[in-house]
Amino acid sequence: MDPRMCRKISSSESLPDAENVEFEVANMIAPQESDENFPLDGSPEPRSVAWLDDDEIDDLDLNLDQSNLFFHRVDSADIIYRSKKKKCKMVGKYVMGDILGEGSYGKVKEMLDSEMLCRRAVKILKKRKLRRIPNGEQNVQREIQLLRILKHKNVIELVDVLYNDEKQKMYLVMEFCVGVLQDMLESSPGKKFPQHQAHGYFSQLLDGLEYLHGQGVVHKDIKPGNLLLTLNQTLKITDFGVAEALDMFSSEDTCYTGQGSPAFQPPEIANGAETFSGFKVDIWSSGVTLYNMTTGRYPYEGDNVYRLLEAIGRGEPAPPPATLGPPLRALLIHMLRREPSQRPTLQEIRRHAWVQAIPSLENGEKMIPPRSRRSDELHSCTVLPYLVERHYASAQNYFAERDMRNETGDGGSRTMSTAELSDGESTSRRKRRWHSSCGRLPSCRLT
Ligand SMILES: Nc1ncnc2c1ncn2[C@@H]1O[C@H](COP(=O)(O)OP(=O)(O)OP(=O)(O)O)[C@@H](O)[C@H]1O
Repeated sequence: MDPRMCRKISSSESLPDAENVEFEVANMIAPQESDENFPLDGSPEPRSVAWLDDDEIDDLDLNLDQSNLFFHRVDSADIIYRSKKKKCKMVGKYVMGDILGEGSYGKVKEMLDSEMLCRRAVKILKKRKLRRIPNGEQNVQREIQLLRILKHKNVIELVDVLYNDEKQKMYLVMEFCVGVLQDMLESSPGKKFPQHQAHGYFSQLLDGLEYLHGQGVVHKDIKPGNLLLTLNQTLKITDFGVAEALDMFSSEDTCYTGQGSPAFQPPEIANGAETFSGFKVDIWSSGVTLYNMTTGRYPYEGDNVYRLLEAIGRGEPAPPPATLGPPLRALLIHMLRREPSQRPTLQEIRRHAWVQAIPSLENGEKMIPPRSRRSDELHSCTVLPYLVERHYASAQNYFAERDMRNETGDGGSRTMSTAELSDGESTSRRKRRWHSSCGRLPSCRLT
């Protein structure tokens, strides 16, 4: 299936991928007038190029005018390869790490809370970019409002919200997760999980959904791409951009807008119903998610979004394969009933035979490990190299300089070191202590 069918309809599909274009161009910023690096007087080669790091490129927020761009041809022999220098950046009390992923709203980076020594993920949103996305600002505001009140082990926690008015950026600090179910499925044989593993995730999804519905919240975009996993395999429902909080005083779950991902939309939305039951939308998309996790396929497929929605609207799904076994097949058929009122409630799903009995791991089946986009099986903290650059590099210089001064008999430095070492600690011991504290810092309590 084309991955675009698994993304939200409301995303900036028709807009150019500005973030990527900016990167390409910003590395080759074209001068409008002669400057010393890019003389326009016909002299042959640029003498140096200012390489910008990701954040500097982000901050430029270029409004690209393609007609003004031109490219310098550079001989590959003239290119000097340098490993990118890790520049330590802080946002409030958080130390920034590497990019974990990117959605249509912005980049998500790893962070370390320097007070709690706890790993976090931060979604970086730029006001200007949000304005270009249909309902972008409203969706983010809604997501923040909802996440502020939601507290459940299977719902992503919004830990902090920071603003940088000067850069017009917003930082949504969230719990850190090591992988997305979608990525794990893509890397697994047959793009599916063993039923044993799918059962664990599905049960947690039911727990999270039961909590959300109990709070009067309809998610409307349940799919493997919005289900994250923590290091200890706890599933977290994320991405509340199109979620809806129902009227507290209404006993109904009527919704009016559906903006979820096409492959996970129910027939009533595909057919353009003006009102529909919100809870039954989440039941349907959880059914598609379970179908996808256990078969590697989708109940409805189509060459393009229109064909796909047409097929969903007709309501003749590909029957779940017989290899799934009768209990799971029966559950999927029930959850994917065309008529919303005939779909089971969450309580009925919980009582279903397949949910009640944990399927065992079949012969030859292996559990699929959480997989981050970095393909780092150890899920090591990406903030560490930035901390080393900031603290360890300067400590190295400090000790190297002091040792050199000691060797050359510099009196000033001897006075300083006597004061410094007044606690009787030897230089090498101090060095070792510093070294070990640097190395230990990010692994003290990384949750
Ligand atoms: N809490 C988190 N911990 C770790 N990684 C995360 C976290 N949240 C998001 N990510 C990573 O960042 C990526 C982008 O997430 P984001 O929620 O912005 O967009 P998306 O849901 O993938 O796409 P879209 O917003 O377009 O639907 C995710 O696919 C995931 O790889």
